[in-house]
Amino acid sequence: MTAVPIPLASVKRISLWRRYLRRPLGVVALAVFAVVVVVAVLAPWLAPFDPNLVDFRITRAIPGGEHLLGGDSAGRDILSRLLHGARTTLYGAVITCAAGLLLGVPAGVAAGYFGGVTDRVCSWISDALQSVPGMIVLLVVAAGTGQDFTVLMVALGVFLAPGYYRITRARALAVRREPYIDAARVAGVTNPRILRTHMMRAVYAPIVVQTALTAGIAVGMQAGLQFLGIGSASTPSWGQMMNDGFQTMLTQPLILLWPSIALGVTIAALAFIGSTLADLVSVRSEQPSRRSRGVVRRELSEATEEPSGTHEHDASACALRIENLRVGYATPSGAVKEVVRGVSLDAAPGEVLGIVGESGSGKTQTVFALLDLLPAGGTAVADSIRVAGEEVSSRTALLGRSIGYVPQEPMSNLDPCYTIEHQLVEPLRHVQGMSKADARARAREVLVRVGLTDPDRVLRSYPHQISGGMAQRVLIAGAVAGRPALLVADEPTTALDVTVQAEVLELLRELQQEYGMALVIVTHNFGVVADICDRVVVMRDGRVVETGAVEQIFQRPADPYTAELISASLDDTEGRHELDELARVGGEDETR
Ligand SMILES: Nc1ncnc2c1ncn2[C@@H]1O[C@H](COP(=O)(O)OP(=O)(O)OP(=O)(O)O)[C@@H](O)[C@H]1O
Repeated sequence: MTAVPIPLASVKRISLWRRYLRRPLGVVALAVFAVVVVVAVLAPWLAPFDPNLVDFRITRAIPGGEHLLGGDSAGRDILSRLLHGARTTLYGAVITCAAGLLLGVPAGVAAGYFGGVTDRVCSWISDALQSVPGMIVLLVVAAGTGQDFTVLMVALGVFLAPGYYRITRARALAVRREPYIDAARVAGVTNPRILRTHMMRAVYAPIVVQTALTAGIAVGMQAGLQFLGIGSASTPSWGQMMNDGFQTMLTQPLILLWPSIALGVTIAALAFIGSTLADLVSVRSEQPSRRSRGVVRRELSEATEEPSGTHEHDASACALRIENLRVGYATPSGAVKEVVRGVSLDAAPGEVLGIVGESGSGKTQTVFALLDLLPAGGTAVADSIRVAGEEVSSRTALLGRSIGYVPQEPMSNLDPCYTIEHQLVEPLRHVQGMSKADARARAREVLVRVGLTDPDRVLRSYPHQISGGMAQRVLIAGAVAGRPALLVADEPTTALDVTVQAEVLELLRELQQEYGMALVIVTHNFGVVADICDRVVVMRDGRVVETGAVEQIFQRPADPYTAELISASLDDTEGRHELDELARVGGEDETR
């Protein structure tokens, strides 16, 4: 099989229904439940006898003849009562779920969206409902309403509403913080409309899952109540039948067996439907199966597309050498989406290699594969990856030793719960095996080296107490503290303001020269390439378009795409030297 790269646009969104049908367990559960529904609907026509017809000749009769499942202790046909019992069971489950939905979902959405008093009041009611012993209240309701089955099922729904409330509130809270909700409000969209459109849409999937699970709980609890004798004696139900069977369990176990099977199978079917739906709508985080990872790996390994990119240096002399790297993800349709398609590159010690390309060209996936940091579902294969001249199968063990990494978002890469000291010292102690005092001294030394003038205060600080620029310096300090042979920086200046960007780039260049490291810097900006890189790899659609020395790429780009990127990057913005020049000229003008 050949791994064919699938353009994003061609990766179809597959409906929930079609994805559901690919789950064998879910399909079996759904088929079983469908049978229960059909039986419930057609019970009056399917049942061979009136479920309440008493014929003493078949009292506790064994299965056979006209009475396929025999007779119960009151002389009624068990099969007919079982079929009509399905009707009662489903009716009760529908009423319960409807009551839970109508109470829990609007309250959950409103609490999550509006917060404040609404949230406090709704949460208080939900907590109160959960702390009340539901079964006792249901018995009281049954006594007070003359055992009206519908009222009882509504009351059960009220007790199950907190399940809906919690799940919708959590989802609404998460969605409420999304920028598109703020954007909608700023655009003048009214709250009711936001609730109806954005919020309801966001909570829809968890509600479907919750309904399947609630229906299972409702069926079980309903049977429990009927088993206790609650409900009209003239309405056949599985719980009632179980009660009857329980009395004669030792002499006629089959009377108990039939309703138990019906109940068990229905509850199991609902549980499996809920569980399958939960997987599909990612209410639970879905981990790629070993099988799908194996399929991706096989497809990537069998890809026939020629590798792209070149090597400049001798393999044993390289700080980094990647040969034919491929990264792929399994898509819901089962096809493999290849996002890095045969990338080859290298960097010598002391060299700065820029990986440049437009958004989505595969730059980050390339370095994530190198760092063993691919997100769940991502699989990488390569003919060879060498770090500091050595072939490596897993790079994780090299992180902090031979490989340092400077990420894109400084703030989100520092743990807000720990001081900077803890976050710098702990890796040095565990990775480099330093004593606490040595690790602290080294951390202090690198903080000074990266330009932080008050290292003791920085060490004592928590991430929120320092600026973004300082946080990036801290991360650079952490990355170089172990004196790695290779420093990988993924868009290290994107999250910083313009003045700090230039300083950080200069710092990286200085450190790279001082420690003799290879620096691989990912950027979409040719200005950054011009500033600090020696060589550049241009990527597009997961492949290397061209590789070359910076001067050569700038002066004679071999590929029109590179020329386009350069002009797009440099057209509207002044380079650092131009900015310096402008500032100098401006200063001179002012002096005059
Ligand atoms: N977790 C993922 N699952 C599936 N595809 C992914 C995943 N992460 C990234 N991709 C895809 O991989 C491709 C390359 O992404 P990558 O992040 O490497 O781009 P990039 O060149 O670094 O762009 P940017 O500068 O915008 O980050 C994109 O098409 C992206 O949609």
